[in-house]
Amino acid sequence: MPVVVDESNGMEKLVLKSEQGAIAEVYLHGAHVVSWQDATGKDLMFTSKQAIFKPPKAIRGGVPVCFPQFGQLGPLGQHGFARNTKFDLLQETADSATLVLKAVGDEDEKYPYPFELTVRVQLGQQGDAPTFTQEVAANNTGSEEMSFTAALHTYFKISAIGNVAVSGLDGVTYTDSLQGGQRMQQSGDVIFDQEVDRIYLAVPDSGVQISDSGSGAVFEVHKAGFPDAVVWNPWVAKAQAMADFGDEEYKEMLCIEPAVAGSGPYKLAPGQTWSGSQTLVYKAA
Ligand SMILES: O=P(O)(O)OC[C@H]1O[C@H](O)[C@H](O)[C@@H](O)[C@@H]1O
Repeated sequence: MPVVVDESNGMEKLVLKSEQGAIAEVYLHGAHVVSWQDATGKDLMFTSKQAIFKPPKAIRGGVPVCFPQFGQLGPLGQHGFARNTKFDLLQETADSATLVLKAVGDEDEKYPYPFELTVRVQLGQQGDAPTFTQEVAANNTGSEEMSFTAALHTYFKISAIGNVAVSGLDGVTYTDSLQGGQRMQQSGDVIFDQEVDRIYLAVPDSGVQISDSGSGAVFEVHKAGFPDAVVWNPWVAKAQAMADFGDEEYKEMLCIEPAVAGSGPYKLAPGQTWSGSQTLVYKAA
């Protein structure tokens, strides 16, 4: 399907549709996926009702691509500049799209390294379950070594924050961003009864899942290339502090973000490419 202009905000996007009827919307700005819906039209990703669709601002929800920096792990602005930059469309089919950011090195004075960042989104199906796959590849097109951290900052839509548990992280070491990066060890499932902002280190590529007892649904998170996974819910005070996020919206979302974070930064020699991916599987009740 061709690039269309979203009439509500004037921004260019692609609407992907799987054979089974699942839909994803991908903006050229940031190669930012803003929605993923199953064939019944149910939202599987969260995007804030107060999201601001005005470049260069990043969109609050979906999957911001954090590159070449995750969070504050470096000198750049929060989460790097890819999410604030328009990508070009390389290729598309009905159910997939590939976008590229060809950075020349003058995008941010703190990151004078040319690179190409490719983001591919593919809708699929596993039995009855819709799947969402996102692959990123970063190629160092310059003549100096570059280092980076990164994340696919995925916002999941859930029935209610008190209904969800994240399994598959039992025993995994994490750094707690709310405790100055203190190292801790996860015991059992992650549940949410306060703000959570953690970088889980060396997370297994499969086995992490969100179980939602309100809907009976399960999201499986599979990843490759990204060693870490960030888990985030802003809770009350941070929700109130964010202009592009409703005060109550922390109740209907959580983020699990495959990342090169605490295990990074990664270094790329001239000409070298790194790639990472995530596949999300939505199993309805
Ligand atoms: O508000 P943003 O820049 O989009 O960041 C939103 C959140 O992203 C990540 O999950 C970080 O770990 C959090 O510390 C941060 O608050």
